Formats: sequence, C-alpha cells, structure tokens
Amino acid sequence: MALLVLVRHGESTANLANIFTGWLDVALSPAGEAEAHTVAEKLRGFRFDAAYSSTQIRAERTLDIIVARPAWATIPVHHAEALRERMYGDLQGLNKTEVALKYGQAQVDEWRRSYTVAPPGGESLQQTQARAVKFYEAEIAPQLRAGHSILVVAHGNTLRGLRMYLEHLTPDQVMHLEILTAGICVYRFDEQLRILEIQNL
Ligand SMILES: O=C(O)[C@H](O)COP(=O)(O)O
Repeated sequence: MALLVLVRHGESTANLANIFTGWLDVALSPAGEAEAHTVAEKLRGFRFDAAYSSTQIRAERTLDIIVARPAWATIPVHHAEALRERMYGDLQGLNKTEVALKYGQAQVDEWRRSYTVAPPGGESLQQTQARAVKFYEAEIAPQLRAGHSILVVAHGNTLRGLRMYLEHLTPDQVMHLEILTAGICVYRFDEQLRILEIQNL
C-alpha cells in the first residue's frame, strides 16, 4: 500500500515573531527544533523509500532532524524549489498583527486565506498550489503508484495547496484548513491512488 506523509516544518524564528515569511530563509526556533524531534518520534515505525523537502532552511532542517534517525539514515533525500512556501511579496518581513492594524483584519485574512487573491507582489494559493501539484504529479505520484512510501516536509501554503488537490477540497474548504507547525498528515492509497485513509498525527 502506498503511503504519503506530509509534514509542515517546525516553528521558525519568523513564526515565533509573527512575521510574514514566504521566501525569507529563516531558521527553526529552539521550539521548532524540538518539534522536529517530536515528528521523528511520532513517525517511528514508518518505512520510507524517499524523502523530499523544499530548498528553504526551515524545511531542510526539519527533514535533517527526522532522517538523522538510524531507521531512515539511508533513504534518498531530495530538495525541490517547487515545494517552497508561497511567495508573500510585499508582506514578507512584516508583522502580521501590524499589517492587520494598517489594512484591516478582513484584508489580511483575504491575503492569507483566499484561494485566488494574491498578496501584493506575491503568489496566490492557487499559484503556489499549481507549482507544488506539478512537482507532485511529476515526481511523487509515479512513486506512489509503484507502491512506495514518501515523506514530504514543506510549508503551510504548499501543503494547504497539496491537501486541497489530494482531498478535492473547495476554495471555501481550503480557506479554513490550517496546518500547524510540525503538523503531520498521513495518506494511505490504493494502486489507483484513491485515498483509503487520512490520519492526522
Ligand atoms: O509564510 C508565512 O508567513 C507562514 O509560513 C505561513 O503563513 P500564513 O499562515 O500567513 O499563510
């Protein structure tokens, strides 16, 4: 049975400071490092054929911590640009609360959670999803069809886009889909890539 495990990176220093991060390349906070170890612990007993992360430090580091466990020391690890966080444009580096005070909470909610509306100078969730899904279909789905087990460590919005695609969620449903740092979602598929089970760990 094919298995796909989607993990959001542990808390970053920018998450901790409540800053729009996007393509800023920030490290894990000490709590984020601890979260990554907890992910490794929760995944104990899983067998993986390959692992992927984005090319951003917070996802790479989370994956490094996981695959440092002896059980996964030999699995091939790949880093993909396509899995990077949504490009947050002019909002990158700004404090989320301050931006809400300036532009209003409704505007900020739209920039953060609309499917089609892009934040100024940045990508919409739809655009972020398009590149993540293209990568998933080209690189990951063929391995799942072959019955492999794949681990992916990525970001809040690439994962929201992937989960929307895999679970056939509507734009309205994905608006309410929140993925916590170090959140784990496990999919089990049949040979036709039909979902048999979804498990949030
Ligand atoms: O890029 C960021 O700021 C976060 O990783 C995700 O942010 P969001 O929850 O505001 O989309």
